[in-house]
Amino acid sequence: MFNVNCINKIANVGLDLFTDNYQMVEQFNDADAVLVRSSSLHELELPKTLEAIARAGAGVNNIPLEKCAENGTVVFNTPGANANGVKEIVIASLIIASRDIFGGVNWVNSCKDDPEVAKLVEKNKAKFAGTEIKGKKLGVIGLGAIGILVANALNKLDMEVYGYDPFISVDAAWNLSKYIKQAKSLEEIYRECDFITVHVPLTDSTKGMFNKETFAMMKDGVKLLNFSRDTLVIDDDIVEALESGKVGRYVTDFPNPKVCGVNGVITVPHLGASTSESEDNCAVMAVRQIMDYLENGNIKNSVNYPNCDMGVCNHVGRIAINHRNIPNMLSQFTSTVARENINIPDMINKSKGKYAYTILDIESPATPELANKIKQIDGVLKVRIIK
Ligand SMILES: NC(=O)c1ccc[n+]([C@@H]2O[C@H](COP(=O)([O-])OP(=O)(O)OC[C@H]3O[C@@H](n4cnc5c(N)ncnc54)[C@H](O)[C@@H]3O)[C@@H](O)[C@H]2O)c1
Ligand SMILES: O=C(O)CC[C@@H](O)C(=O)O
Repeated sequence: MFNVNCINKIANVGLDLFTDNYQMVEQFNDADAVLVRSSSLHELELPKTLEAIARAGAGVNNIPLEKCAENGTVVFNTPGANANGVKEIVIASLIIASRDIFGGVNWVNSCKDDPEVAKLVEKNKAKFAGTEIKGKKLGVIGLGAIGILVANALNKLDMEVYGYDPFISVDAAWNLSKYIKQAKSLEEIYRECDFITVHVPLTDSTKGMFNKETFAMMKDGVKLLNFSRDTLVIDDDIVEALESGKVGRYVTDFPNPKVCGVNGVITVPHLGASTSESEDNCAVMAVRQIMDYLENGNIKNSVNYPNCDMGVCNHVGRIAINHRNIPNMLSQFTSTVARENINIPDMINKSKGKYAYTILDIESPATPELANKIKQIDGVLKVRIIK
């Protein structure tokens, strides 16, 4: 029986996939696997028994990835599962950044008791007029699951789209419309674009990427959309840029006390992925990945361990080992098994950065004694008997 703890609300269509071999538990410390959305796990102690964390979403800055890897806890996310939800809110945001729709709606509501409201509207509507997005230049920074959908969709709405992503994957490049202009640098995006939308993960290198210096390089009145993460933007600098008119509008999915209520800021309560479709997609992908890991030892879409897939075990036993990516690990595993006079008919070993993962299929049932012997090898972080 596996114990699963949900830290945030996870869509039922995903939870319903768990079989009778799983039970939901209230306590994080009792869980073999944890499902989470945006709650921060950085301050939590990780129990050694915690096998997996699945982030039902894309961003993993709320999870201590290295601490988890050291604990032998595999962290998954759900790439692309909520990308369409974000794409659609970005399209809406470009339009609400171009016309004062919110200002107009709020003003009309304030006139609701006036019997002359229809006449008032015609007299005052010019105050809320704006521009169209057609023909304007849009810079898309980060061409992953979301950036690609955004770039292609806005190109179809007749925007001139520039894309920038020095690390673009081959798959992503195949999916990008040929009409998207490839920006060679961020400076090119800043210099050319009327609208900029950012779709990069929050990392040490992207934190604060929108600041005084970068705003200075942008066109006057540029409109910035941030559906990625709050601290990509330096709050004091965006407020100053809005006050000076350098930035015309800032639409952000991440309200905080510094930007809420500031003229020119449109704050959205982290709604990018809050559609039933995105929530369902993320939940299903997260649960399937956890089940495959717990039941078969397979890893798909992990952000701190390598992908590793041996399918369902057709041999008598299977052992899964989380370990450091250092020399001589594999030969120590195989010789430990050989000393027990057990054959290894199949195996896989993959690495990702400082960490590696090995699955050994063996011709005897895996025993706690054998697992303990492997655990003694220097560099081993966790050993699991799958079968
Ligand atoms: N608002 C929301 O509800 C919501 C929903 C989903 C994702 N997000 C955020 O959006 C981010 C992107 O999501 P995704 O699904 O597109 O992820 P993704 O991993 O598919 O794409 C990220 C892209 O950013 C690129 N990149 C990384 N560093 C870069 C840099 N310095 N300059 C340019 N490009 C860079 C990568 O190469 C990759 O192609 C997530 O990390 C998350 O923070 C927010
Ligand atoms: O779970 C959510 O609502 C937000 C998810 C989003 O920020 C993500 O990074 O995928």
